[in-house]
Amino acid sequence: MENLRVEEAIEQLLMYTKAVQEAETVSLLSANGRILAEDMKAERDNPPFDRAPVDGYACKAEDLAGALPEKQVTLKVIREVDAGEYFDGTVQHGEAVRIMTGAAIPAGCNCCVRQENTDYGEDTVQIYKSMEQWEDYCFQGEDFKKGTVLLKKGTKLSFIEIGILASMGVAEVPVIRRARVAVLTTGDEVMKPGEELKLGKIYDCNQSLLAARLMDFGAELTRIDKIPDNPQDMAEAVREAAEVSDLIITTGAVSVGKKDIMHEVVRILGAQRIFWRLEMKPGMPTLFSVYEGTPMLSLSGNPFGAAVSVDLLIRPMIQKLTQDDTLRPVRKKCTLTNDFGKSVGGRRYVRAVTDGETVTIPTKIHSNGILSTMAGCNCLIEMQKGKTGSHAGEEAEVLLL
Ligand SMILES: Nc1nc2c(c(=O)[nH]1)N[C@H]1C(S)=C(S)[C@@H](COP(=O)(O)OP(=O)(O)OC[C@H]3O[C@@H](n4cnc5c(N)ncnc54)[C@H](O)[C@@H]3O)O[C@H]1N2
Ligand code: MOO
Repeated sequence: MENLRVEEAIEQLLMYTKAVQEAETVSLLSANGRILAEDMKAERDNPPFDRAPVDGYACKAEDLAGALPEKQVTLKVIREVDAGEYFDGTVQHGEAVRIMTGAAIPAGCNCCVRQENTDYGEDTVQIYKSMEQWEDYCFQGEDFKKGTVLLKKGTKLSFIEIGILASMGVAEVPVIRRARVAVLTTGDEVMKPGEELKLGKIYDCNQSLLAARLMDFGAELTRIDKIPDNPQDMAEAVREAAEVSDLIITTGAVSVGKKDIMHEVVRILGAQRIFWRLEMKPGMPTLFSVYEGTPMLSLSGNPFGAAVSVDLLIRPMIQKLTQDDTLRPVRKKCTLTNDFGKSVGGRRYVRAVTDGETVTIPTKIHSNGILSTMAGCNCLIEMQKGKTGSHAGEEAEVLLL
C-alpha cells in the first residue's frame, strides 16, 4: 500500500500490534504507572477494627443522656487505649476508656466524646455533652470490606491506587509487563551527543527524542543504537532487536536517495511490507513492515517528523501493546490566534502552544528538519486542505502532546 491517509495508516499499525499478555510481579512502588494484570480483592476489612475518630473518651451514649456543661455526667475511666494498642475487655455502664484517634474502640462502647467536651479527667471524667449512639465512631470495614474488588485488572496505577494497595497490605503487585521497544537510527552523518563533532556530521537527536517519549509512554527500551548506513548491518540489528522487542522503530533512510537503505533492509529480512508513504507532512515517507510478527515502523530522518510520528503513530501502538488507555489521543478544538504562513496543500501537523482555549503558532521557522523551534510547544495543529484552522480567528483541531 502507498500514500495512505493517517487514519488508514493507524488502522494498519494497530492491526499488526498485539497486546502484551504476560504479567510480572513488581514491588509496590515500582508498580506506579503500570497496568494492573489482575483484579485486586481485599483480604481483610479496613479498618480492621472499630476505631476512634477523635481524641477523648469512648463510652456508652445511653450513659450521657441529658449531659450539659451545667449538668455533667461522671464516668469511671477504666484504662487508656492509644493508637496501635488493643483492649479486649468490655466497657460497662458508668465506665469510659481514655482513647486516642485511630485506636481500637473496646467492646461495649458506642460513641467517642471529644476531650474538649470533658474535664480531661484521668481516674474519673466529667462529660459536658450528650451523644447519639454511634456518634464519632468509625466502623470496622467502612473503608473497604474483605472480599471486595477494589481495583480492576487494566487499571493504570498512580499515587492513589498505590495508596489503596498499601492500605490493603499488598507489597507485590501483578502488572502487565512493559512494552519492549527498540530504537535504531541510521545515517552516517549522525554522531552521539558528547562525541566531538566532525566535519559534515550532526548530532543524532532522533534517538534521544524517541527514547524519552517512549519512556513517557511507559515503554522499556530494549536497544537504543545508531546503525551504520549499510543494509546488512541494519538487517542484522533488526533481527537481534526482534528477538527481544514488541516493536522496532527506525529513523532515516526511507526516502528515495541512494543511501535510503530501509527498503533494502525489508527485502533482506523477507519482512512483510505493509505500507510506504503517508499523505501527511512531516513524515511523508514513513515505511511500515512486519518482521516475523514484530512490527517495524521506519520514520523519516527529519527530527520534526520523529516528534510528530511518536505521538501520532507510535503512541496508539503503545496504547494497544500495554492496554494503557491513558495514552489515547486527546484532541481539542481551539481558536487559532495567528496565521500559519505556509499554504496547506494536504494533511499537515504544525507545532504550537495551547492554553486549552486558544492555540498559537510560533512565528519561527517551520521546517521538518528543525526541532529547536518546537521548544515550549505542547500540541500539534492538524491542518487539512480546504478546512479551517490555519488562519487567525479560525477553529483549529489540536492534538495535545
Ligand atoms: N528527491 C527527493 N528527495 C527527498 C524526498 C523525495 O520525495 N524526493 N522526500 C523528502 C522528505 S519529505 C523527507 S522526510 C526526507 C526523508 O528522508 P529519509 O527518511 O530517507 O531520511 P534521511 O535522508 O536519512 O534524513 C533526513 C534528514 O534528517 C536528518 N537526520 C537523519 N537522522 C537523524 C537523526 N537521527 N538525528 C538528527 N537528524 C537526522 C538527516 O541528516 C537529513 O537532513 O527526504 C526528503 N528528500
Ligand atoms: O515527510 Mo518529510 O518529513 O515532509 O519532510
